[in-house]
Amino acid sequence: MEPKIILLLSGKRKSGKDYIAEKLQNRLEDKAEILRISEPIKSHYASYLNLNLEELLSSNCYKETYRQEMIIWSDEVRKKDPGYFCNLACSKAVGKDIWIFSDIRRKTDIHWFRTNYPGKIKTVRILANQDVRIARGWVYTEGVDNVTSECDLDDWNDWNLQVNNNDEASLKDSIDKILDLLI
Ligand SMILES: Nc1ncnc2c1ncn2[C@@H]1O[C@H](COP(=O)(O)OP(=O)(O)OP(=O)(O)O)[C@@H](O)[C@H]1O
Repeated sequence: MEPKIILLLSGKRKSGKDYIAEKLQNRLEDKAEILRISEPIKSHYASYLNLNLEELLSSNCYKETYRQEMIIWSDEVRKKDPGYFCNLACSKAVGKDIWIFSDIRRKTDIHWFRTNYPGKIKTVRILANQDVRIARGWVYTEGVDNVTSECDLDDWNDWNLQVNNNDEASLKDSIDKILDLLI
């Protein structure tokens, strides 16, 4: 079934995209479902490498080796078809009214959603201070933090909303503002 609204969440690593997506889903109950573009990327990359997904994600080398290689591989796939992973991720939906994508990382992703679901897209950029992100476990990593997948939307200025997620108070305010956007 077609969704009524698709919420696209973006933000730097450890800004709290997944955390906020879960809080929103708790508030929206069975009206919403969380989807991730990274899911088909990981599962396809695992099959490309002949690994099962669990092996890929539990591998000790995953962070150091696979993650960077997966970014390069997925960029090659995107060059041929910019909507490839967006399309696959949408096909995983079970049919709730609101789809929450918690990992939007590229302008091409936003364009794809706007083209394929006109009038249904709301975009939100989640902001968190660097010291807060570090406290949540963020460590600057060459090949991850300085490449397109992490930086492409830094200069995007067409958000429906930009919200802060630094502490309890800003989180609460942000959740309320996002819910208002969905009504
Ligand atoms: N407002 C908050 N209060 C307490 N903990 C938080 C808050 N926001 C995020 N966190 C915690 O910070 C960590 C990072 O959050 P999360 O995984 O949601 O970030 P992310 O933006 O999805 O990161 P990545 O891009 O690396 O996947 C998690 O352990 C999460 O529980």
